[in-house]
Amino acid sequence: MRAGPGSQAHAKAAVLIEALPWLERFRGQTVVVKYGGHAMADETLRESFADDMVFLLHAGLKPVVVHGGGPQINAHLDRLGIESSFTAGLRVTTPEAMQVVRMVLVGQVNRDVVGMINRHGPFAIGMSGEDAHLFTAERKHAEVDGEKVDIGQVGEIVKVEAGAVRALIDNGHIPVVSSIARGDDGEVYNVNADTAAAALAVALNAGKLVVLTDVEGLYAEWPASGDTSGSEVIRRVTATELTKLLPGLSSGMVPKMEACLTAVTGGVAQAHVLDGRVPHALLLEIFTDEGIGTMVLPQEES
Ligand SMILES: Nc1ncnc2c1ncn2[C@@H]1O[C@H](COP(=O)(O)OP(=O)(O)O)[C@@H](O)[C@H]1O
Ligand SMILES: CC(=O)N[C@@H](CCC(=O)OP(=O)(O)O)C(=O)O
Repeated sequence: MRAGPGSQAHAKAAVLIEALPWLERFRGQTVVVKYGGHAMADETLRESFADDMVFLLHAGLKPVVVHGGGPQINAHLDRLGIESSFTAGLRVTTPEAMQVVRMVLVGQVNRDVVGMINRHGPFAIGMSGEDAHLFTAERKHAEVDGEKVDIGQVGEIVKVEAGAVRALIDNGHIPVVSSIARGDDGEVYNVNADTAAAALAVALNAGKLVVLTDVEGLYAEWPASGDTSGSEVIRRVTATELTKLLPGLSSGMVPKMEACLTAVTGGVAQAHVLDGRVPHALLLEIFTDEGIGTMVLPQEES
């Protein structure tokens, strides 16, 4: 038998009604979304990300964006002929590189994300983590083989003053935050965007932290070749299990999984790593029964 228009309408209604318990559960809750530089690669995906943020707002959730922009910073450094390297997943940030990081994140990527969202209306307001003392950081050192290594103006967030972000949320806005911090020492610091998103999620007492990246989630085995065909995505993991897994993880996933752990141990009910290459990944995760990607929970749900 051929599926007629009636069955199509039925399927659409089924999708909408499947969202009801999730709308009831998350209405009024803050959702902090880390939007990674790799997830921004494609124009259509950027549009669908912006659609999702506005959808969440209209559905009664309180979305907040913390964005990265690693690939965009790399491109600009290359154009200027400034060398840049990573140690333990963090950019070694010289004063010269810091100027570029701040310019690209605050002046370019932040503006692009705000502009995309605001095609729908006057919703997004951009800010740097320096604004209103949102993020205060201290100089961070990397650890390589048990030794402390200087990585320049990289910051570790020691204080979050989220009042300005809360005021924007209460006003019905979508705050869009760059991962730059100020220091009490007068310095400006480069903070990994996953880490910044987790710190903000904890400070806002968010219901969810969602990290959008360019892989399906956390693979149980990450092959050096990058061929993931034989590897399974870990669907759910508790804070205790993740603590055991962390030492065995490799570079890109380390700050992401540490961020998820910080979030759930800091009171956020769930943290997720999702594939930002899937259109509307956020809506699929929040409003469907299956969910997607990797979910981190404080403890096993009863
Ligand atoms: N176990 C793992 N599972 C999935 N991805 C992994 C794993 N280990 C390392 N990775 C790498 O981490 C990358 C994501 O981190 P990153 O490149 O910093 O992304 P983003 O720009 O989204 O922050 C993936 O593209 C993948 O290459
Ligand atoms: C200290 C440090 O490494 N900062 C990052 C900040 C941007 C970022 O985290 O961007 P993604 O989320 O796209 O990777 C950097 O300079 O690349």
